[in-house]
Amino acid sequence: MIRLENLHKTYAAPGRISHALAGVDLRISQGEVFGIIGRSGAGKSTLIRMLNLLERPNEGRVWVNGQDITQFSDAQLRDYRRRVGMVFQHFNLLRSRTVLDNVRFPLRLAGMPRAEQDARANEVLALVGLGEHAGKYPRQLSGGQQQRVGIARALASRPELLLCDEATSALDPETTQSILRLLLDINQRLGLTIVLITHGMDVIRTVCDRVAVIDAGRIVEQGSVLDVFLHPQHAVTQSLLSESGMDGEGWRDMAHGVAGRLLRLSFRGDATAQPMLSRVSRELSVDLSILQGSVGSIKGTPYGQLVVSAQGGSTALEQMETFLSDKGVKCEVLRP
Ligand SMILES: Nc1ncnc2c1ncn2[C@@H]1O[C@H](COP(=O)(O)OP(=O)(O)OP(=O)(O)O)[C@@H](O)[C@H]1O
Repeated sequence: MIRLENLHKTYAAPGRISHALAGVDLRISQGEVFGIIGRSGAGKSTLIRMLNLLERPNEGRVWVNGQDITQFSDAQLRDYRRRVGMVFQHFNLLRSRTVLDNVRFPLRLAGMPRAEQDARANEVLALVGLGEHAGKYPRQLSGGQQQRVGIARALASRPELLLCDEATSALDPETTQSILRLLLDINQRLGLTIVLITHGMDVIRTVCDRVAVIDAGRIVEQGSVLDVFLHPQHAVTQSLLSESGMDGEGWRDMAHGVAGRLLRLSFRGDATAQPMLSRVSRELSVDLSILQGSVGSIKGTPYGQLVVSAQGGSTALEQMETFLSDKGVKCEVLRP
């Protein structure tokens, strides 16, 4: 649905030129939740703003449904932007207007008749759980409720694409979770494609299907969230995971004092709930000790990753790896 091709963007600041994007290629499929994560200054905001051309690339193309939107006329671009909703970190609500007026705003700009504006605004307010609050002003609402208004406003014109620019960064953890659940619900119910940028791996883990990691204006890693979380390749991804308590390398400190073959076992889906290690230990007489482990769920799919030391005869160890691989467990030998 969306294809970004060799995007470059430079900004001239006094005394230096900043390469905010240095050759970005990405594909985003219809109906998926796609996350872009990176550190401050990595180029996330610049990148997401390329999707509605709030920023224009110096070089490269932005293909949406087979059309290069960088070549659109002003009228085509206006029409396209109506089909793209955007949600902002600080909500960007009009403080002197009621919730209903805020949500009606894009519909009014689009020239929709008043009665239809009201009906549609009330419909999306009900969708985000704010049906009772239409007559209030933003200051009478909590941060989470204000962001729901921001989401309702973005959805009012029935967009095909929703862009979320750090939509939960200003919210506390509990409110963040409720907004993320709302985004997931919208994605599933409306089949809307969502692209979000964030600093937080937890946000990616909760809602995204696929993720791209950006660093210094370049995509350094991308893939399904499960693959990137379980097998991060790039140092930036590894450190972002480690900072969010998902450090895949903690076993190294313990490895010196432990004998045996060191294996990293990655489980996903049904395999996570099977008592496979106890079977291996019992039936093959392999002694296992766990040096590191994490279990959790990524967008509803359970996963687990364990680093174990396995001690036993070499045939038993080979049989164990074959047994686990047959059951869908990925086995990586960290130390033979
Ligand atoms: N309007 C601008 N003028 C000059 N430099 C800019 C401008 N916008 C962005 N930059 C620079 O481009 C680089 C990427 O910025 P961008 O805002 O896209 O990063 P980011 O990953 O979104 O960061 P943050 O998480 O802090 O918002 C930075 O070095 C930034 O200073």
